[in-house]
Amino acid sequence: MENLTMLTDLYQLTMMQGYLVNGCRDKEAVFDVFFRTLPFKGGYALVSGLEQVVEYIENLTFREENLAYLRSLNLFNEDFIQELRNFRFTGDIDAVPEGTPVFPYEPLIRVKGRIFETQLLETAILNLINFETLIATKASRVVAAANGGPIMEFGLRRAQGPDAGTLGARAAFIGGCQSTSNVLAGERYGIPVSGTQAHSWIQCFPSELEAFRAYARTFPDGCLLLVDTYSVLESGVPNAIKVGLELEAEGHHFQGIRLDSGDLTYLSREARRMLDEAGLKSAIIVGSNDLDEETIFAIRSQGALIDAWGVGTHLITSKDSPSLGGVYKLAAEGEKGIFHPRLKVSENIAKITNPGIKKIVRFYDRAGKAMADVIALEDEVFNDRKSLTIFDPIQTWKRKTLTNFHTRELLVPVFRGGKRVCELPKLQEIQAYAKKELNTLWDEVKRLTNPHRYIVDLSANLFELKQQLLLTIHNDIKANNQGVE
Ligand SMILES: Nc1ncnc2c1ncn2[C@@H]1O[C@H](COP(=O)(O)OP(=O)(O)OP(=O)(O)O)[C@@H](O)[C@H]1O
Ligand SMILES: O=P(O)(O)OC[C@H]1O[C@H](OP(=O)(O)OP(=O)(O)O)[C@H](O)[C@@H]1O
Ligand SMILES: O=C(O)c1cccnc1
Repeated sequence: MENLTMLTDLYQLTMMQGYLVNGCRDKEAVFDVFFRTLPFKGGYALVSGLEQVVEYIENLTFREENLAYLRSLNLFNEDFIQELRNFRFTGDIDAVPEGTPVFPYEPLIRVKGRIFETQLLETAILNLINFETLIATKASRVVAAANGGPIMEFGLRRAQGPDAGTLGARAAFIGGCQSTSNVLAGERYGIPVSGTQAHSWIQCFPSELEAFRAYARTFPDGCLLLVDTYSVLESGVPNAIKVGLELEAEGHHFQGIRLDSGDLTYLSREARRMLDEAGLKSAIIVGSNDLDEETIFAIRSQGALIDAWGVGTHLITSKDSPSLGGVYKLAAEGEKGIFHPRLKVSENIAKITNPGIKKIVRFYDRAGKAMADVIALEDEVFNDRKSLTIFDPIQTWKRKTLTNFHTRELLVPVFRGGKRVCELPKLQEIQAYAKKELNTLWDEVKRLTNPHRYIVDLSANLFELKQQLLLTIHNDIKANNQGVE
């Protein structure tokens, strides 16, 4: 991966110089990465992007040309430039593994270390995690709408730039897509690549039949013919059948056809009938054209006979929910390993942060279904045999008693003292893990529209700590304002 050290907001660097000038360079801080709202009005999000975060951190180093540029801004002093020259990340990071379903307010990544280092990381971590998590989540919805797929990801041409097309293909694969048309993503991440033809191929030959034959001659065993250039039912499918039968007569397997316009339900049913009647029962029908989870769901429920889907624009651009609002918030600060919880107050109750060094505990029932998550303080222990009453942190009268559960902590160590302490799983493993993890969620939580809200509560200790801090801040403000009109 290229060196992304300079991929940051200017204010991270000005604050870093500020920490240096004010003698608090070595103050320690804990930051949480979390989001407040689920995208797509959905019931979950699927974490993606951790591998890129790890690579970013492992490559963090300011080069001389970077330092020269920063010096040219006339903002930074030489002491600061010298600090940057020696800059390395030396802290600890815990993170939720890629492919895990997650929910609002859960710390997906926890960064602990010198404020001088941890401050810099905010922008790049959010940039990587917000985008990939969004696309992995979108892809998992598209895959679910197609009842498991297969989905060919076709989005590169419409992605918001090369990085989005390529990292998006990776995230889409984690979300369950079967392949990508993006060759760079295939080479870089080992994603299977697949494709058919463009209309230009058909248009380049004197006739559709000649175009199909030429393609079949070139790729006799990988021949998915695009049948909608002139007339799907009057020329595309009949010509594809001719070529399909010729291929089969020569001992090849005719793969099938792609429909890219019109009423995909009607056309797929008619095309299926024609293919079957011609004896090409194993030929598949691929549907494409501006698809997303809603259109796929609708087309399937109308009785379409489509075996695979090509999905581009809506998936790679996350068209109906174009950003995930992940944030990076300070949860504790301290010195020499002794930390004090901190929170950020807001008029908006949803924006008050959760203080302290926290973890996420997922509670499963005997059948392995996830029942609820509790955000707890790092040192809290939940005894698997006892029952536990949890409550909604805002509507505290909403309570639920969990019994017969087993638990799992979602955050795992990734860096200790700046050194990576975990293996990075292969992309195929992440995809398989994501599928398994999604199976632990109830269908009601995964429903595409109006899903059931998955319970994420605060532990009693964390809730208590938050109330105490809010009260202390409130009292301090009152005391400071006494006598002020
Ligand atoms: N049976 C169906 N039910 C619901 N939506 C469908 C159905 N068939 C196709 N669609 C969707 O309807 C939209 C049709 O769009 P549009 O009318 O722009 O395409 P088209 O004219 O058929 O093809 P193009 O403009 O690409 O040549 C697409 O988003 C497609 O996925
Ligand atoms: O519709 P998407 O989900 O983005 O899938 C990718 C689209 O890209 C190609 O179209 P092309 O770029 O040739 O444009 P057109 O079919 O819209 O004319 C292909 O034929 C699909 O229709
Ligand atoms: O291979 C295809 O059919 C393809 C690739 C990219 C975009 N649309 C279609």
